Amino acid sequence: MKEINLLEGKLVAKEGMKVAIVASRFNEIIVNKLLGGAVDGLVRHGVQEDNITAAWVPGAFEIPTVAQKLAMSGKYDAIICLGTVIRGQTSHYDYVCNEVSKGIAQISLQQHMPVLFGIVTTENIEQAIARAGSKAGNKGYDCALSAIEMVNLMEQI
Ligand SMILES: Nc1c(NC[C@H](O)[C@H](O)[C@H](O)CO)[nH]c(=O)[nH]c1=O
Ligand SMILES: CC(=O)[C@@H](O)COP(=O)(O)O
Repeated sequence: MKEINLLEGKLVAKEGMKVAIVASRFNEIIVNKLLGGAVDGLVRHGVQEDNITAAWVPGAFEIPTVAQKLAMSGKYDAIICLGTVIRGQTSHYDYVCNEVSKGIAQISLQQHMPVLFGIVTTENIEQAIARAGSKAGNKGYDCALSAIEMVNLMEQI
């Protein structure tokens, strides 16, 4: 078959890659694990520790506000958003999850840069624990590798 032009990002960070992480304090016991996983993934794939910046916000709903300002600063190659939203007794969960996901996607499209969605949205805390470094992996680590891949890919376009 004719060789096609294939674009894909490698999983080794480009020289000097700068990453900002926005993490929400609500359910901090989980989000701390996501943050640790994200930093671990970035460093183990070549990002220098002093090129990683993290900002804490009160809850997931506040993540897009800070992520947008970080993206607009032009100082970072990628933004990683980390949070944990666990369903309660009311529809609050749905509003928070919907607005946070829409907000993060909007920033990525408007700023033409990778803004990773590392918000764990679960029915209960057991599901969140499983996705923050136990049997279902670590969503923060996953986002770190996706950030590196996306930065490398975007540079090829
Ligand atoms: N219930 C959760 C929240 N709620 C708080 C909102 O994110 C927001 O901080 C508040 O409504 C003020 O604007 N946040 C989470 O991150 N996770 C939750 O489970
Ligand atoms: C996701 C939330 O905001 C949730 O924890 C709030 O709980 P509740 O719906 O019981 O007020």
